[in-house]
Amino acid sequence: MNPLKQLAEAGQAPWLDFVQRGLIEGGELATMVARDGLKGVTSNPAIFEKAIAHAPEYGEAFQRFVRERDCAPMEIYEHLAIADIQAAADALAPVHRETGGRDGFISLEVSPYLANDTQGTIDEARRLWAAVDRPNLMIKVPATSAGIPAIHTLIGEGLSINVTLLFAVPRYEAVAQAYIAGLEDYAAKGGDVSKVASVASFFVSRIDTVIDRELQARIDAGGPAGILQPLLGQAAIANAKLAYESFRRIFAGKAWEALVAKGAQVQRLLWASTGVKNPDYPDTLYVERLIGRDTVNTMPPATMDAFRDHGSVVHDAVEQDIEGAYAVLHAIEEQGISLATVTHDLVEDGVRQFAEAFDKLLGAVAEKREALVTVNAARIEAPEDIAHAVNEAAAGWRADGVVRRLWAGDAAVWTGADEADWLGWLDIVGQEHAHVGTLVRFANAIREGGFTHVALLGMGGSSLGPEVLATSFGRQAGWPHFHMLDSTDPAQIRALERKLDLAKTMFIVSSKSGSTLEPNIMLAHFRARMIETAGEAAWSRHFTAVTDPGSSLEQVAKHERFAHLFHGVKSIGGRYSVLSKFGLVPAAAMGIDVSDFLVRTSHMVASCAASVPADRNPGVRLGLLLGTAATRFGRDKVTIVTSPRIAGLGAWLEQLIAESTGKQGRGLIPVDGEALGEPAAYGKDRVFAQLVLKGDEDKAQDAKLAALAKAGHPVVRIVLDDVAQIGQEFFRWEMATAVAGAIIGINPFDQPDVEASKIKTRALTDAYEKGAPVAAPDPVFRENGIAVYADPANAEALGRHNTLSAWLKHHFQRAHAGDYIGLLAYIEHTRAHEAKLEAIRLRLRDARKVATCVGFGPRFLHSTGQAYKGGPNSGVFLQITADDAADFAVPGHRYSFGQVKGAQAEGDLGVLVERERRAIRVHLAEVDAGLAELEKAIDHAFA
Ligand SMILES: O=P(O)(O)OC[C@H]1O[C@](O)(CO)[C@@H](O)[C@@H]1O
Ligand SMILES: O=C[C@H](O)[C@H](O)COP(=O)(O)O
Repeated sequence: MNPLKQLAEAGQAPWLDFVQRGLIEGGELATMVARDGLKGVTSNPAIFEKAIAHAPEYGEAFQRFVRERDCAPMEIYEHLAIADIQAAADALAPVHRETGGRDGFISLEVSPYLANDTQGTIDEARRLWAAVDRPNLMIKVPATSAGIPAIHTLIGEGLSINVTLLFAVPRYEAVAQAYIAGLEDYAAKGGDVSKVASVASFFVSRIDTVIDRELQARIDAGGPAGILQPLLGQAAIANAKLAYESFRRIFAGKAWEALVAKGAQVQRLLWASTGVKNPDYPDTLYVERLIGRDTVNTMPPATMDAFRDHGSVVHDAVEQDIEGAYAVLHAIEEQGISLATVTHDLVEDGVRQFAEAFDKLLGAVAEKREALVTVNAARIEAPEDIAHAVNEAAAGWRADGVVRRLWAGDAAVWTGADEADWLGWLDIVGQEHAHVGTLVRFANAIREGGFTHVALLGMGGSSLGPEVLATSFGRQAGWPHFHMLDSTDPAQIRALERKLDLAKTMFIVSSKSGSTLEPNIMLAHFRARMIETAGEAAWSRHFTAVTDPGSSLEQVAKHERFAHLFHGVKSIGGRYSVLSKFGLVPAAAMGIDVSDFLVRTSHMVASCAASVPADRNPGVRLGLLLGTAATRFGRDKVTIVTSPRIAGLGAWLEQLIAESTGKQGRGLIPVDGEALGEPAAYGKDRVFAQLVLKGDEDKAQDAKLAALAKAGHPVVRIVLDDVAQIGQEFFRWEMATAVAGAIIGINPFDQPDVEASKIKTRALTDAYEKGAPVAAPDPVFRENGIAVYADPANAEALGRHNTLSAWLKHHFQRAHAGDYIGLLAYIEHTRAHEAKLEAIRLRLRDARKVATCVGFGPRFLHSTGQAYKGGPNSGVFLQITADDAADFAVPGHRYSFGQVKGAQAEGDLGVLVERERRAIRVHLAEVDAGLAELEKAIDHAFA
């Protein structure tokens, strides 16, 4: 007779330590039940890794699932695994029935990532129990210190539990007691304890692997071979025998009999890890010697085949020679090998091994998923030392589960401050998609309302995202023109006004806080203009507000009866808000298909999910590169280059990167809009990031980047297949910035240094409001309508000079390798001015071989301004101000827009100086002539 079948008479149930879809679908499992008397099946993360990552039969189900509903690797794995577990449960259902619920179980293990988290394990076990929904399921819970109370609780709720990773007899005893206590709880609640089954999986072969290694080391070191040699291959079985002895003792006596009277079943010992690892040992070793009543042996297929072929059944083998077992363990201890230490380490090692198997499994699922979904490709080229450091960082993040911790909102990933309160951006895409109907209705209202123009008023994160969408998507046929205003420059406000047909314009006032100065005074201005156009009763029908709940702007919008009011999410900071209403409301108004945009973006969200290991996770990988390059290699200038159509991304990225990371004297300095040069133009402080829209490539740019990569600069190249996939970059870079922030060691969600200049600005605007004259400082030099201003410290550092050119030369000569130059221009933001400043910055870059940045004030104050003031003190700044040709008052105030802009420039420079930055101002009597003069002076300085 088949030896496997004979085990039943000896009181042992053979289970199979293996699951694979083909085994169930092909009918082999049913065959084993009939032929071998198979009574159950166990799985573990390593088994599922083998199955899902390597077996071909998952391909079709995998594809079908992902194509229908793309999601994160963890969900894909669970979908496949749960289907297998349910199918196995159904195949084993007859056994379950025939054995009166004692056998016929299939086991599914909780995530090994939760092994040290009691509540997490309880929640996960309940969730899996409900998801599988089969009476013959056992949830596997590891016997860690955190696992034992979870086992008690879960048994107390009537779940059937397979306790895994048991190595030590005392720990086993604690588990058995937890089972009994759990049953008592369940009975006290009126639960039917007869329906609760449990096994305690006591691991065998792994003990021998470790103890044999220790013994062999002693033999090799010349220890007493006569004592050591006979102990090889003895420890595991001896240890298991003592566990069985405990089992017999615990499941006897009054307390237990009381539960038996209520129908309780014993928690059987299940011999696990019974495939021999040492090929010199008989392949049936861990079966034959452990046969006993009320036991289970879960065997891997090869062990089961071997036992079927040549196994022999010795009844009660496990109870034989108990004294010998004690003697073996005693002798091992005598050799200085502590069983307590070995078994303790094995639990930790077991958790680590299963977590690694799970990582591998999820990595493999992630890889297969990537082949099925459309995610923008990214390639990182980095010199070997940087690549190696990034790989090391990724390995560290994987081992410490940092991606999971990030998603779970563990503030310790960063500085342990309030970071957890600012993670709403992680799951906003799914949430917005679930309510996309609101946006669709809004879009229809805009179109049907006959609006030909939409003008957004907002600063920083409230406006840069919408601007990227508008410039990248372009005007949608049949939809309004989109405009964005983020300036207090009177000329710029007037320029916008000239483009609008006010009677057909919808303004979107966008401010999370609702209290930002600029959108409020822009609103005041356009409110007045709209009253002139539409009248007191109807002006507010031309206004939409996007703001966080409870803000002052919300009150205004409600009080004035704005046409629409949308709420942002408080746990999302401005620069992370583009995928919330702050980006989506303007997108809808522009006629962008918001639903499609969100679905496409969701693929990147899934690619960056908690379950995607760091090295495969596109956002994390990029963040590890940026953070590591900056902190370990001094490459903190993130130089952004784009293909023309998506050039707007640069300004959005600038804010995200600079405002998030630039603080406490650390951080990344984004460099946007600086045309690429030859390798000789650069120092060793750069990382280049190129974002290219397919079909929009710039061959010259590609060639230059290839040369830079060859010259040893790290280069990231990201390709968007379609402009509608730009949302993927929003998410990738948000994740990357958060990760880089963790590496840099700052809180990427605050902006502590922005407030400082606001305070100084407010002091000045308050003075104007009171009608108090603000004394203008004296310049240190004047020439051809240009005045140079420097505070005493900067003036002293520069000395006295007779020409503008000399002043500028001495100022910029203060920029050395690793520094950057910032041109901070409080002038109208036009193409022409951009071009002029671009020419100047390139001149400076090539002369000083440093990175250069250009910001238009006050726009950059809500963006890069944070890093300029709070980041590394490596900036050399030239503030550029100018007389306003035409200025006008802010309605309801005594100050004008020009005065506000002036106060902002003053406040900004004041803080830069306070922070001991190398910063001076040039004031131009007239902008265009002044810029030309400035260019000439710089040309001359560095001729
Ligand atoms: O949306 P709000 O509250 O008007 O803020 C605008 C911008 O100002 C900042 O708070 C910096 O001043 C940015 O972080 C933000 O994007
Ligand atoms: O429940 C089963 C265990 O996970 C399995 O037997 C472990 O076996 P191994 O030690 O061969 O990995």
